[in-house]
Amino acid sequence: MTTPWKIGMFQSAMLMGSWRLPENTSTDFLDLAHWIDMAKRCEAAGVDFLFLADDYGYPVVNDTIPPAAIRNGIQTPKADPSMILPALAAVTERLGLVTTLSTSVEKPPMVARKMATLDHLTKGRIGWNIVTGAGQNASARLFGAPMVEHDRRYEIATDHVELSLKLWEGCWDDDAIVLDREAGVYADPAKVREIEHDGPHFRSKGLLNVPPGPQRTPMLFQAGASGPGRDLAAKYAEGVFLAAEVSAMTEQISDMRRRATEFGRDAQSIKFLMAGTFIVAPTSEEAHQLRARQIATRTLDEAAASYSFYTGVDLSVMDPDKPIDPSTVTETGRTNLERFLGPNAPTVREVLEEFQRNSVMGAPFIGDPGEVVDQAEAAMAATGADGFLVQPDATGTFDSFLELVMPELRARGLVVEPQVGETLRGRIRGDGRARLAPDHPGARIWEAASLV
Ligand SMILES: Cc1cc2nc3c(=O)[nH]c(=O)nc-3n(C[C@H](O)[C@H](O)[C@H](O)COP(=O)(O)O)c2cc1C
Repeated sequence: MTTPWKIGMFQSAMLMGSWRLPENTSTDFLDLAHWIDMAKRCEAAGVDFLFLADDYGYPVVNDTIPPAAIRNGIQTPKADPSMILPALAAVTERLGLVTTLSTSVEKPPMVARKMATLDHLTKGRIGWNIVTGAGQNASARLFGAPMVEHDRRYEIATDHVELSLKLWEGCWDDDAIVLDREAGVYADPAKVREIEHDGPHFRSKGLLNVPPGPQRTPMLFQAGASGPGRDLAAKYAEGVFLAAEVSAMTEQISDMRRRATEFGRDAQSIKFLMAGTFIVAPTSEEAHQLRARQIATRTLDEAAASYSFYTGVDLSVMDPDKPIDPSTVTETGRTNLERFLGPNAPTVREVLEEFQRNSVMGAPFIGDPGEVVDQAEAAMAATGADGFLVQPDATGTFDSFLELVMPELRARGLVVEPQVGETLRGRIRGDGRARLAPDHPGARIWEAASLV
C-alpha cells in the first residue's frame, strides 16, 4: 500500500458552500447541533481531522465594507470556533480537531494556555493553525491598531511561536505531577519552572499555568505561501495547508521542503495538504449539473468582495481587460495577489471569474466517485502533496465526500482508519509519536529544560 493520504476537512463557523442553494445547511452555523452532527459524521467516515478556520477580518475596500459583503454573507458573520471545539471533543474520540489562533491578535501565553487545555480535553487530538491573520486591514481597524506590514507580521509570528514553544516544552517536566494525597504533594517544585524569553517582539518570565497535554505542543499547521510565510512553515509547521493551481502548488511544496532542510529539518517532516474541492455525485452528469448550479449562485460583485478580503485589493475599480497592475502592493495577504501576476498573467475579469468559480481554492475535481479520485490521484502525483484539506460541498457540509469519496479512497487502499488513542501528530506523521520530532526547534527546548 502507498503511504496513506491525510484527509482533513475545512470549515469556518460562517456561511459555507453555496448557501443560496436550498440543500445548504451552513445557515445553521450558530447552532451547536450543526457542528456536533458534522463532527460525528466526519469521525464515523474515518477522516483524520476537522479544521475550523478563523480570523477577525471582513472585506474592506476604500475604507468601507462593500455592501455585497454584508448582503451576501461574505466572510462575515463568523463565530469563534474555539468556543465550539470542546463540544466536539466531547462527542468524538478519534477525530483530530484543528483551529486557528492569530499571532497578530492573541498573545503567546493566551495561545499556549488555550491550546494546552484543548490538548487535555481532546486527549491529544488538537492542532494549531498559526496565522498572522487574514482580512488584516479590517482586523486592524477592529482592534484600533495601525496595520502592521505583511513581512513584519511574520517576524512577530516567529517570535510568538518561539515563546509559545518555550511555554509548552520548557515549564513542566514529564513527571512533575505527583498527586500524592497522603503526602500532600500535588506537583514537585523541582520539576516546574518559569521560562525566560527576551525576543524582538515578546518578553516573558513566566510559567504556563496548565501542565502540557499528551502532545505538549499542539500539532502545528501553517497556511501562508508568501516568502516569509514559507519560512515560518519551513521552520515550525508539521502540516501546511495550500490552495493554488497544481503547478503553483508543486513549486510551493518543493520550495518549502527545501527551506525546511535549510532550517535543519527533515524535508518529509512537513505534511502538505492541498485544499481540494470535490464536486461529486453518483453520476458524472449530476456532478456537472451541480457545478453549474453552484457557479450561478455567485456574482462577479461578490467575487470582488471576496478577493478584497484575502488581499485588500479592489479589483472592481480596475480595467477588466488588463492584468492586475504588477506594481500593486498589499500589506494584507500576498499569496492571492502574487499568484495572478507575472508572465501570462490573467486579466482582471479572468481573476474575478476564477474567484466566482473557485474563490482561493483552485480548480475542483468534478465527476462520479471514481472520476474524482482519479483526478485527485493525478494531483497528488504531480504535486508531491501528502493529502487533502477537503472543502465543504454545496450543502456546506461534507456529506457527499464522506458518503461517496471516502469509500472509494478506502477501496483503493489510499486511507487508513484512525484509531482511538492516537494523537493527531502521531496519526498525521504516521509514526505514532505524540511529541515533536527531534529535528523540530521545540524539541530542543524540551531537551534543554529536561536537563535542568
Ligand atoms: C487552506 C487555507 C486555510 C487558511 N486558514 C486561515 C485561517 O483560519 N485564518 C487566517 O487568518 N488565515 C487563514 N489562511 C490564510 C493564510 O494564513 C495566509 O494569510 C494567506 O494564505 C496569505 O498568505 P501570506 O500571508 O503568506 O501572503 C488560510 C489559507 C489557506 C490556503
